[in-house]
Amino acid sequence: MAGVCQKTDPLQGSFRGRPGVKFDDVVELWHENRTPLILCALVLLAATRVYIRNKGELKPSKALPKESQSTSVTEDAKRRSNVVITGRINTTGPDGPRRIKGGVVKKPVAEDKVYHDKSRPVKVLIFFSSVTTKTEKIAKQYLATLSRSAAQLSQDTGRRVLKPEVHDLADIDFEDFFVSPAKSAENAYLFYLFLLPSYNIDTINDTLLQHLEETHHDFRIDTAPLASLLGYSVFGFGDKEGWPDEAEGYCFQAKELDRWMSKLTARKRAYPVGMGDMRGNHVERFDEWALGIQEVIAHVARNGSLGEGVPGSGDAVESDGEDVVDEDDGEVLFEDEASGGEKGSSRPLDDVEDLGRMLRTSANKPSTNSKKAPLAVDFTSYGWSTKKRTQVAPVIKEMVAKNSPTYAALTKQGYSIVGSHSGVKICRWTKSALRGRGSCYKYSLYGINSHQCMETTPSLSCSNKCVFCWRHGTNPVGTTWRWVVDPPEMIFEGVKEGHYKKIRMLRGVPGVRAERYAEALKIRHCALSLVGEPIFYPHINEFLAMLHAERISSFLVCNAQHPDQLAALKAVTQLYVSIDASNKDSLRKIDRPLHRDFWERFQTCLDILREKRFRHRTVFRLTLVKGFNVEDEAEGYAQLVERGLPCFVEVKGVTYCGTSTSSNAGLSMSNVPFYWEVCEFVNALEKRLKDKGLRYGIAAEHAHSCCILLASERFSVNGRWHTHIDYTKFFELLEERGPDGDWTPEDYMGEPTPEWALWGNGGFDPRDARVDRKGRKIENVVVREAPPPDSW
Ligand SMILES: Cc1cc2nc3c(=O)[nH]c(=O)nc-3n(C[C@H](O)[C@H](O)[C@H](O)COP(=O)(O)O)c2cc1C
Ligand code: SF4
Repeated sequence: MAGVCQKTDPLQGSFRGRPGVKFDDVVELWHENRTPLILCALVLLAATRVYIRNKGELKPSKALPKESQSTSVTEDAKRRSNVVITGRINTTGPDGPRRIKGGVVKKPVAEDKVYHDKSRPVKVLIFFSSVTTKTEKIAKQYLATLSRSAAQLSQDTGRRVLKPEVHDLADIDFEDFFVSPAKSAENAYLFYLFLLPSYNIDTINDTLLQHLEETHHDFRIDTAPLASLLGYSVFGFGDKEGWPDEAEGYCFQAKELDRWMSKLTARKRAYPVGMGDMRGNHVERFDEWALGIQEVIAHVARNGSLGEGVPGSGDAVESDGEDVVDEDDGEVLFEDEASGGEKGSSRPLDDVEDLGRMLRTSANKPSTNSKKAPLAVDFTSYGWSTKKRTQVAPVIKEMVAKNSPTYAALTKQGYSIVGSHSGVKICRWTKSALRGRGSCYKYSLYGINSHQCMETTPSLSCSNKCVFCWRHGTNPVGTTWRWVVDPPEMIFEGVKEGHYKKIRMLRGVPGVRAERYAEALKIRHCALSLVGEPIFYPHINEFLAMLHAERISSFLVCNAQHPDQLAALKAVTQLYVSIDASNKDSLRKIDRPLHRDFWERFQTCLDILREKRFRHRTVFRLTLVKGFNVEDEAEGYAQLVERGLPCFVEVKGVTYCGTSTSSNAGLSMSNVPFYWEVCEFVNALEKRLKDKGLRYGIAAEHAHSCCILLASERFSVNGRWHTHIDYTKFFELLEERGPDGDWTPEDYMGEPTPEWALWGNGGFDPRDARVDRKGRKIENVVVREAPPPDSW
């Protein structure tokens, strides 16, 4: 034994082959002389460094490369360096320690920047877990469906889509699939799908989730080692009888899996996580999800990436950041642009027929950089004129030319500009509803699904400059239409396209619900209230007809400054006028109208609304701005209601946007009323209305938006409020009787207003959870009364 030790222990042998010099001698020598030796070595090192520095020859350290080095790398080399060289992990056994082989792993880059080889086929792997075999059966059926469609997909996309594979999570080694993408014999790009039932007991699901978590946190492995997958999506099964909602654990593991996969793939969520109740709607929900998956696979096969909005293939759209400023719809106005000053330079257009000529003219000439004076079209008065027309064909400008600062400002704020004067934008409630975080007040009050609602305007221009406009930047203002007029077909197609494009961009956003996403791909409502004045657009009636032909409801908000257009307006589902003040002075201060006869126009609009009240659902919208239009104005508003007799009065606290427009107008947070202040006002208004013998009552509320609805008792049947709309009936009436047809708002009154939306119950959508900006759940607390003075 001693012999073996001597042979194997280097400390016991001869030193580096020099006979006679023992290792012990060297150690002793070292101990005797180590201090002078170390000092000498240090002096030598310092001297060498000083010498090199003085000669200016200090080379960058190889261990710590300088940043500038990396910038000199060619683009190509950069791309190559970004390829993930993921280490394979082997285990010495099921319980043995993990060992990593392989090189340095770099952060993955977005897929669109990585070369995608279209000659490589695409393959789908379906993973499932199942304890009581239901999911297993579904997975196998789904495999058969996907296998059948693979051939069709290959044919449609011109890309080889291989037969999919299915894997029971209990049978596979996770290392083979989830540390890096699985090996494919055909060298295929892979797409992962998961069908996962949730279990609050220990199952293979827990092992998988733990594995994914460990992989993500393992410092030796890239945090996103599955980034080279084409995409992934999860469908969860649960049981609503035992776990009624997500807060109680419904489908909780599917959501968790979705989160880990998002991290491991660098957010390659190809489709929102779907959820199905095994005792309820699971077939329907699964079919919807599967349909969406089919479309995504086709897209990815064609293009090699997931498409816009999904990280890894386009710009990620995370809506949280936008939520702060992007508040609600409503007629919103911009700071006046230079165009506002272009007055009096040209003749008025005498009749609407001239618009066609304007359009033709503009089509033939470059309009954007024209120096000629624009044509003023007074759309505030209709009718044939006897005035002689000049013969000179004018050059007409575009309202929002592509190269204008207005265009840049609006697109930066998220608007898609359609043609030259229309816009579409996804409102924050649409995003919120897609994520199950609540819908806008129109869901509570009228049954509008926010995720199926398109917010648009055919006229970005307006004739007011309201102080509470929450869109910042510049936009055209004016009392006359003096721009090119785009045809309604073009606007209609353009706004739909812009809306759907933005909806699709939300596909990869965390928390988007599969069923809502699928529903969102069918617009059902249109809020014509984005910015500008929709009835300013000369072809508004044709545009409305197009919406209605596709059974899209119309909520049109106008600013009560265009009586002629209001009178000529055909059927809309709900017609609003903004009532921003109760008297002339207040209106001037708050709306800052451009028309000199603004008060007369305003009053005429109320009279028109009164006439229309048995044809249209008419609404007064009051926006309360503390210090401007609230105090002591209840009586004034009651008089306006008496004049217009609208079906509904919507009262809403202003939302402060902090723009220059608002601060220039002296607006600050202190002008935003508390909900209890809005409640106090509404109570006061209701009382005044009752005192005048007007039969209105407080019907519903959406406390989250500081919004309360007063309704005419025409909409109270047997003591129950019916503020919701029967949209199908509206279209039936319209199709049967035409846009001038004879019917009343009561004819398309919907079911009773749901209990939760009634005044006193808050109006929170019970399907959804309220969350704060970080996604944490928050309680719905409604304060309807002024807090006691000592609580301030
Ligand atoms: C013990 C047990 C625990 C469960 N826990 C949950 C749960 O936490 N959340 C949920 O949504 N469903 C839960 N479920 C319901 C199952 O997810 C559901 O029945 C599923 O369809 C089972 O799929 P399988 O037959 O493929 O195993 C549970 C079911 C059982 C039997
Ligand atoms: S009505 Fe439509 S556009 Fe307006 S806030 Fe609601 S969801 Fe948004």
